[in-house]
Amino acid sequence: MKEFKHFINGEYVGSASGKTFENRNPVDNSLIGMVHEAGQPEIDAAVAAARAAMKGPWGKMTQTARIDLLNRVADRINERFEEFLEAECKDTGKPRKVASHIDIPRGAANFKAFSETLANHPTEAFKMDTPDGRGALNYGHRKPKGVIAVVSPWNLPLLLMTFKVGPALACGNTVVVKPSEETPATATLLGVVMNECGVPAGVYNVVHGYGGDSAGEFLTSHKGVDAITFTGETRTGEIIMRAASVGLRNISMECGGKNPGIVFADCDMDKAIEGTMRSAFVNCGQVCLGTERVYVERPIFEEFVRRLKEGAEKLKMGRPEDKAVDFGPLVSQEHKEKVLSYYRLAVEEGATVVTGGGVPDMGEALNAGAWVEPTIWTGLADDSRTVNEEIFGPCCHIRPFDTEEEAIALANDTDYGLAATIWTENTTRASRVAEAMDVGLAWVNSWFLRDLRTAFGGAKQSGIGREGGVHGLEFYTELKNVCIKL
Ligand SMILES: NC(=O)c1ccc[n+]([C@@H]2O[C@H](COP(=O)([O-])OP(=O)(O)OC[C@H]3O[C@@H](n4cnc5c(N)ncnc54)[C@H](O)[C@@H]3O)[C@@H](O)[C@H]2O)c1
Ligand SMILES: O=C/C=C/C=C(\O)C(=O)O
Repeated sequence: MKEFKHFINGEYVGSASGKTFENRNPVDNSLIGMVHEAGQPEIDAAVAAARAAMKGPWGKMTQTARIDLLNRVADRINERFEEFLEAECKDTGKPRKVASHIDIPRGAANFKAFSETLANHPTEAFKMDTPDGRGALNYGHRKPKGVIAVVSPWNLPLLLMTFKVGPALACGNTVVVKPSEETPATATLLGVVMNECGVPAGVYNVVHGYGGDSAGEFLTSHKGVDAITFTGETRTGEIIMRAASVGLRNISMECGGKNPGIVFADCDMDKAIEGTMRSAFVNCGQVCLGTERVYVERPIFEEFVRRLKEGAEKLKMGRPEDKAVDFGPLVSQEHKEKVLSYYRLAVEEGATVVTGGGVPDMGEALNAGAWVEPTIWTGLADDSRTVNEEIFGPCCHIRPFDTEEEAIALANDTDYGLAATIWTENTTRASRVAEAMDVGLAWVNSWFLRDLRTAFGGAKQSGIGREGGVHGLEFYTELKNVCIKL
């Protein structure tokens, strides 16, 4: 039986308590292995190792040497591509086609991109006048913050975890990662890569377990943690902020969304359908940036609904290794229950089910898996729960609109503010609408097109702070001003 152990101070260790939990493959509900659940002793050990590593060779390493090391980590992930791919697909059930294009390459790129950005980022400097006429020179000096707790979700496990670990390490910090209990594998495997590349012990640590009253809570409330970066649900973010308030520790929050897509009549329909197909259904709809509310200008409403329905009905479901498959199961039985509860709620709230709405018959071998149908609704009221709450499944509601102002108002009428897509061939309108959106990320005629030099994060209840590019520097470093009297 496969065991997923913690990775602490460069070694794989089990829990002192002997406590473990199951890791199941959502494709067919088969058992992948047992995961060790960290208690306070393992969190103490991981945080102590991370603190000690700041004082060891890692803390003394030049930026150039550190960046060389992280580039090696990126290369080694690519050399072990097949293993990472297999591990990610087993944990999540996602098609290999998806993980081999998105998750694993980005997992590697996250180590390269941030090292490069950091190496080329200038330091601020201000020369000031003084009464004696000689002046003074101020310059900014960035120091690593220390031990960073990284709490990550299950939907893009390696990608989202390394999006934080990459810049954290590039800036010279050490990390303790708490991956989602649903997806422990790739974070664990990354420990092997760290050792192979010669990353000093204690720089990268992984502790497994659940959130409340388990590894997540023990880690985020640990006094030895200097800052916490979190990706996950908004409600969990609130709990972690409370934990972080003790000791006034900094936080970075990437949380949920209920993202709108606005499709204007002057769009390129093929592009809009292709993009919305991906933004609503890729990764079985489990992407924080995904579109769950689509607003379509009335003259093209019927055509858009018909074509998206056709697209959804053509999606090929099946095992990850099947090359023709582009649609996998949800991550877990628990999440399947949540998504199905919204499928039922939508009907209770009066939706017209355009397609889907249930559980597909996948055959005897797969029916125990976490499968649901891609689903499209129309006809729901703007204040219905289905239109306002994040479902995080392969589903969207499509509603017609008549004017640009109406579309903007509808799109912004939400507590969330992560991402929006805008489909139009009129670039003046595109920029006007994009600027009016209350979101952190607005995509025009595209979706999830990522340049790692850009700011990433959400407005309103979708998050606090920005990561990506140089923006993460504010979180991952302590900026000190040095003033030299000349
Ligand atoms: N904005 C973004 O960049 C982004 C990216 C991906 C996912 N998400 C969001 O993530 C959610 C899906 O992921 P999820 O279900 O894993 O989220 P989640 O909030 O349930 O869990 C995320 C992580 O937090 C941990 N956790 C849970 N309770 C905790 C507690 N009390 N203390 C400390 N840690 C705790 C979990 O164990 C897990 O590792 C969706 O809401 C989605 O929108 C956001
Ligand atoms: O599910 C959310 C996807 C987030 C993507 C990123 O954080 C990224 O592309 O850096």
